[in-house]
Amino acid sequence: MSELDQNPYAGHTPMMQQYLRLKDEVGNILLFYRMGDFYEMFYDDAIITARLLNLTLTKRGVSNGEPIPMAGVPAHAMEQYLARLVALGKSVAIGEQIGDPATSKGPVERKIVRIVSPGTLTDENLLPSRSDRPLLAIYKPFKGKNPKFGLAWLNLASGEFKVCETDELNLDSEIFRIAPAEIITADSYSLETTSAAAMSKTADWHFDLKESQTQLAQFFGVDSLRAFGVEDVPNALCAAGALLRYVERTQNQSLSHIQSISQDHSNEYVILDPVSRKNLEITETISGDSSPTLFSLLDHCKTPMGSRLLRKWLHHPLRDNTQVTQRHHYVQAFLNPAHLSLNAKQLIDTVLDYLKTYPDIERISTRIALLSVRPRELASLRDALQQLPTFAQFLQTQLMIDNELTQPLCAVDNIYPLLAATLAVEPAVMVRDGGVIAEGFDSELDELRTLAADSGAFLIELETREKEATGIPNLRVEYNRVHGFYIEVTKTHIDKVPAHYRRRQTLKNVERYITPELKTWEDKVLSAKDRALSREKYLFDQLLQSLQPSIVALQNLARTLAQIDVYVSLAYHAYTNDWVRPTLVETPCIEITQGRHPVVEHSIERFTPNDCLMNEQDRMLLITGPNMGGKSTYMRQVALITLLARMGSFVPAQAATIGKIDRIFTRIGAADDLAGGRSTFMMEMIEAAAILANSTAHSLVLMDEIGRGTSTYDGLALAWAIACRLLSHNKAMTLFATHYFEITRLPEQLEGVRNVHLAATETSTGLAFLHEVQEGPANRSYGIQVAQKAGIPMAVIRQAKRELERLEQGTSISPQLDLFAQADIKDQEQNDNYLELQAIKNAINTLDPDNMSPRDALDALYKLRNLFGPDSSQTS
Ligand SMILES: Nc1ncnc2c1ncn2[C@@H]1O[C@H](COP(=O)(O)OP(=O)(O)OP(=O)(O)O)[C@@H](O)[C@H]1O
Repeated sequence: MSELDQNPYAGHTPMMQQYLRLKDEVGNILLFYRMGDFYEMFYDDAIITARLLNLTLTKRGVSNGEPIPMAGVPAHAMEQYLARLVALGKSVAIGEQIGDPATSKGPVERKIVRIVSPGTLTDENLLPSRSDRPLLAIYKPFKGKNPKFGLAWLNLASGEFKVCETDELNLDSEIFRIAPAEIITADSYSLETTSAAAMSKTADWHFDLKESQTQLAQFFGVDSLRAFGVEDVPNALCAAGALLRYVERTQNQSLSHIQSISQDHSNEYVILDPVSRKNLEITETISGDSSPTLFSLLDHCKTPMGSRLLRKWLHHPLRDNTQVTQRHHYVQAFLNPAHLSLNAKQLIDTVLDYLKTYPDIERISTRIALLSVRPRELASLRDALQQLPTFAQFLQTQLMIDNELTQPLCAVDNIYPLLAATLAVEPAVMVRDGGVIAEGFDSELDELRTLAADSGAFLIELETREKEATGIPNLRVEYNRVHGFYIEVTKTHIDKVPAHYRRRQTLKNVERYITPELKTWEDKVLSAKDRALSREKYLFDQLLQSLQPSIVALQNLARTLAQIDVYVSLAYHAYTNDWVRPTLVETPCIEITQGRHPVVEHSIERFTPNDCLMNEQDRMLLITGPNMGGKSTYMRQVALITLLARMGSFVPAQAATIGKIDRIFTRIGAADDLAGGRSTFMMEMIEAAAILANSTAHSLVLMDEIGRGTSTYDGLALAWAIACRLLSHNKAMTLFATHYFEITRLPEQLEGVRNVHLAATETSTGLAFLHEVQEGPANRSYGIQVAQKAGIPMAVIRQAKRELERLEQGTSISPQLDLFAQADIKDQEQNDNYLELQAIKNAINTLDPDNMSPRDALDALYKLRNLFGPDSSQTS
């Protein structure tokens, strides 16, 4: 066997061999390889990271005659580089030095201590505070009895672990609902999704059901998973097993804050497909900004956990009335104080003031479980817990609600005394800096600290003594971290320095010395300091251990505070913007009196409120009106009010009754999917097909100008047929905006559909939009007037008006010369054929064969041939 067969890295330096071995271990994940004060990257990793982080690309040594590319980041600033890489969707493995350089032969031993990936972040500095970054695993089943996709997702920063199963049709909707930062799939499966999450791969066998069940049971320390209620979703368990394996492999740390796994029943939620989530601008505007959105509008939360919960609720409106009613009830409680001593505003302000003082207890409890919490975070937890009983008492007396909401606030009263006794009032940021444990907590630590602190008095005494002995008036005894204790003498007095002074350091104007007496003192003090630090570290670790049994109580506390934060935030918004509590009913219905668009009402001076009435009888509103008349705003506002009501919020209206809703579909101005190779029209039809396939009597459907992407006749025909289907088959509650006036005739033929229009009038100064929804169809489209307002040149407007008049009088316009000309010519031909047929019929009907001579009959036949025969165009 050749040397190469035995050692694939032969030919490289021992250090590069070690590097390559670690690199093989982590595969295509970037490797940060610790070398002294730097993390270095080599080969392609160096080239990629240098490009992404704008680092200098250098070279180190050679491999196969080629220089090895290298790039590095300083170890102390590593977090910020990691954060940037992870934000770009990259995963990074940290190869740490674990051996002792002093005793190592060859390169110091190094090990992968952790892999940081977009979905497995827990560090405070790497995580966005107001949004979650879940990790999702997706299992695609092979053919079998259960063709459903298995999904499992974990929010490592909070410990929430969920599973569900879904069919292929709804897979992308589910991915967007979960909004993962990273998705794991099996090597052999290539997932098709429009999600921007980072993609990671893992071995196929990690998704094996038996392996997964064992893995999960072992992790939770149970014999069977029955207690978690997840046994009937085997495909989801396959995903959960693979996910857990991935997390355990990459994290290398305790995961004790993951306490359970539960099933997320997607039919609990109002389903929103990815397009609708985008169209409704829930947490992101269509152009990708974070504001103005429904979330940015409503987020008055004072804690990051509150903001995260609000974001989640907005993306998970509920179908069940009982749960939503409960949420409305809690929001209402903040608007109706139990006592007259406080009005609603004062109650809300007081609660917001309390909440302001709470840190991110959810993430702090996770970091306690991961043993990575910092002393300052524990101090902020302690301070928050100190005033928790007062807060709980305040809520219990001021809110007219049962104690169920506030109960978890009282379940953590054993933690405060522990933290108060152990932690210093203002501890250092890091344990290694010392000053973390309170005085009086541990006598051994106190003794060591006294010894170290006494040095102050000793040094003053020594300084005075040495000044006298040497006659040097400006002699100073000092200390610094690098050089320890020293006696400093300016160069002007060097000749007076006694012989037993040993030189320690020379600076420009001073010399620094040490004496045997000072050295002995230094050894004693420094060792006391070192021992005090290690004692502090030990005591801090002990504290973390004592907190472990309280993790669940802390998680419940965090959840409760987050809920209170969301309720009071919603109450605040309702109070300041005059929103009302919606009434919920079981039947399909959306009845809104004087509704407003929650976001637009803030961006314009005077918003015109509008009603909307849809129920089992009145299922469809055909909306017509000029461009810019307010059709889209009206439709979106109905959808947003419905969504707000179903997520537990009050709504911008005078009154609203909202029934059970299973889905909200919005087909509003689809964009091209150029990457997916689909045109606007194709996208429009794909979305319409999904609506026709999935909407029910409990669905809200928004259809904005369906059919406009193709020729007039095709578009009109499709729009007409789609509207009919929605009315009579799906029976969905539909807002159908259209510019095809022909469709306004639909109510003459079918029941359950009404015409409304957005009113506009022509004034002496031009067109004025009233933004008012009125009964009946619009009588004009005002397209030319809108174009004029937009600044189209007057000459063009005049020509357009002439063409319009000609069209309205039935005179044919010059042939269309656009892309759709072909389609329209075809339509024209069909129309011509129809007219010709009618003319033939009429001509034949005028003949009376019983009273015709053979000669007359022959003449008539020739006439018909001349008129309609194959070469009639030439002969007639
Ligand atoms: N109810 C309202 N009250 C006041 N202003 C409104 C109202 N509704 C809409 N507007 C204003 O009118 C503008 C146009 O509204 P919108 O985009 O909804 O019109 P549209 O009829 O859908 O137009 P198009 O058919 O061209 O898409 C909005 O930007 C908004 O400023």
